[in-house]
Amino acid sequence: MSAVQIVNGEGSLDRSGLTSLLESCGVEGAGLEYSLIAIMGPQSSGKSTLLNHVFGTSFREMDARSGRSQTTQGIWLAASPKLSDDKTLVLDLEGTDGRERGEDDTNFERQSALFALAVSDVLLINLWHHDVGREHGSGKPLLKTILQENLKLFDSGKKKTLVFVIRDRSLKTPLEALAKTLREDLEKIWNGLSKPENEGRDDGKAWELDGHFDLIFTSLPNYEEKEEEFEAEATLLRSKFKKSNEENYLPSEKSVPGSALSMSMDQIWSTIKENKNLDLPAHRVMVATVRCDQSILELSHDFSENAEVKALEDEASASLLGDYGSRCKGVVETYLSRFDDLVEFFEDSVIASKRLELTEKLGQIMSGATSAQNDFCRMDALSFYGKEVGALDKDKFAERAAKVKSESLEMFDTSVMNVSITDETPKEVEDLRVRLEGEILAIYNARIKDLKSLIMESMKKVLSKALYMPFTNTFEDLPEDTWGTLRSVKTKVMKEQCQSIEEELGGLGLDADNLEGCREELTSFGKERYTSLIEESVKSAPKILKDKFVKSFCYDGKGTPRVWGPKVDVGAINLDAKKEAAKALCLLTVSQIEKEQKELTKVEEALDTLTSSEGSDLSPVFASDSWPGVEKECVLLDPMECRSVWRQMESEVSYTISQAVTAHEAAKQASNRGPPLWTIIAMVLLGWNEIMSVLYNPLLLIFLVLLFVFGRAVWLRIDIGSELEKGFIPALVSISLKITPILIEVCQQFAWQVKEAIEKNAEAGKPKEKVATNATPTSKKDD
Ligand SMILES: Nc1nc2c(ncn2[C@@H]2O[C@H](COP(=O)(O)OP(=O)(O)OP(=O)(O)O)[C@@H](O)[C@H]2O)c(=O)[nH]1
Repeated sequence: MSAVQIVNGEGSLDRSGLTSLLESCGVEGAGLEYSLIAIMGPQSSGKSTLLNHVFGTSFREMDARSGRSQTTQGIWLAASPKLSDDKTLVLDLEGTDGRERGEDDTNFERQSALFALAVSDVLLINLWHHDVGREHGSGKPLLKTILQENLKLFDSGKKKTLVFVIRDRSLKTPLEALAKTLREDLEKIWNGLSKPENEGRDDGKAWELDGHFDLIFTSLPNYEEKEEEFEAEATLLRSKFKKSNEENYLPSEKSVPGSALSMSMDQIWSTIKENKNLDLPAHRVMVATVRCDQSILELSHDFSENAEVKALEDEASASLLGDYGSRCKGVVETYLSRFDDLVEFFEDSVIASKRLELTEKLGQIMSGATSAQNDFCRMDALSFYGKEVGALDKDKFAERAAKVKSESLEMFDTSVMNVSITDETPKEVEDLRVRLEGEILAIYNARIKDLKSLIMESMKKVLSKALYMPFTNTFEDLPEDTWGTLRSVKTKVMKEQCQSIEEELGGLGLDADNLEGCREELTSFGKERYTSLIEESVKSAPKILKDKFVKSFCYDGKGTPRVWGPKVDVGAINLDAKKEAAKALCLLTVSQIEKEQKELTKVEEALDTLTSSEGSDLSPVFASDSWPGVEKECVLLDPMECRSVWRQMESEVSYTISQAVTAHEAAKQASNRGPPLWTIIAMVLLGWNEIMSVLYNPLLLIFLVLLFVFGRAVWLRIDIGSELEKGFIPALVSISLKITPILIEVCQQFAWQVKEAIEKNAEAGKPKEKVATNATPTSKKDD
């Protein structure tokens, strides 16, 4: 495997050449199981020769026959064929002190030294035996460069292994002496260097050479003269780079995995070229970050294309899946373990944070499906709440609704936990919970509103019913204490209903203000209701007045229908009836439902004037629209309306009055009717013999007298005069219907009176004839 020039003479790094070499030698996929050895030394000091013999590489060596000129330009990298199992990379650097760059151009030398110190596990320093200890040879400037450049590296926490390979060993000077001289030179150079001010000076030992370097010294014989010996010792040196040789294994633990090595070397070289300090810990973090970011990008792209993920997304958007969370977690875990494999050898701190980033990213890819699932959880919980609360009645409603609410929220919490792929509660879920609580509250309020209005409606019905009958009945009867009765009914009913509010609405958990509002609503409804009942009754004032009038006019004090006989005073009865109607009108004129009106005398007086038949007596109040001394809001009928009602009543009862007057006149005429005088004279002259025979026959006389009394009683009972006022045919029909019961009744009465008279006479010892004559006036009196 040939070597690759990764940095050319001009200082440009070939990233692609570097990457392809790492891939071809297997370091790319070796994780941390590889090592990187670099070599520095003066130009033409046999570096390439040494590397080729120790590692089996094929770096170009100088051909001595063409003169000692520069062979290696820039920085070369090769994989060791002899240590292929250990994945060993070898870095051959351009020789120092070369005449090609000139004496003053040490820039590349310093840059390549820093690069070698930064990337290699072991730095070989190739020195001629005769340069050791010399003040003006090529060794000391090289050592100074190495030690000085190492100070530019931030403390990586690891010592750098420096292996000094002393070439062309001389038997005269043992290695120990050379090593001692070299160490002294190194100490001298190290102590002479100015160290960074802020770091590690506390204990005074922090800047000791051994604290920063592991120094190893070795020597080799002259290659040209003792090639076999050189070969043997080169093989021995190789063994120090074999992992199997645990005790003497030199390469230290890597911090950058092979997969990120090309990127790492590229970044380090760029930093060096920009002449910046190399912060290796930060660099490792940066490399790890870049690598993790790459992995996240690749994995998340792959995840979004994954068929299982797509299927899960489709299912999740259709309905709530019981195993969404576990399935989602399963796929995510697979990708996280792939991530772990990809970034296994990078900085743990970076991996931990990037792992979370990947989890979040995968979660974001699933966010649509997860959101849909969370929303299904919300809808399920809400629907449960709506159903349960909808079935609750007023009894302990608030208490039971609170229980249902906590069950619903618990249901939501459990189901979203099953959906979640992380242990933390996402903000989205918190927001959904807040939304759910808001929706639950809205349902609760709506249900409370429904229940409240149902209860209120029912209470209003009860209140309305409780007011209706007492009010309508009282207005029908219109007793003198109408308003007192109505006030006590109103107060009692309203009090009872208002008291039942707490019992009816108590279960809803309403606050005091709300309950007070309901009480006010019910009170206001009650007021409206009894006000409308009063108004409705007042609307039928003409009928009430007519009824009052008719009741007084057509019936006597005992409720018996009046008989308009000849002696009856129709005018007086009419006036009394009107007074009754006027009294009723007075009760309907002013409302006293809230309080008793004391000053109604003027109203009564004014209404009294309506009863007079003379229009001139009418009170002047009827020309105005208000009653004197009465609050306007209490007026049910103003004077004009009263007059109108009165007129209406008068017109409606006028027929009844005229009927009564007609009947009365007819009765009067009937009572005055008698037989003409000539008929009486003719009867006396023509019936003289019959009269005398009757007078001389006492039995016949008694019979005739009794017959007369009986006939008269029947006549009066039938009241033929009144019947005839209806017309001949109706009178005939009416008499035919009444005659039989009247005959029976008169017979019974007659018999009873005869019996009574006999008993009295028996007691008094009087003659029977006198009893019979006494029966006639009694019968007349009854009729
Ligand atoms: N005296 C002596 N000469 C050596 C030794 N090893 C190699 N050489 C010779 O030194 C010359 C330079 O050898 P290289 O291996 O090319 O030296 P280099 O350090 O890689 O040269 P540059 O890459 O140009 O810096 C060659 O002619 C080698 O034969 C050695 O151990 N002793």
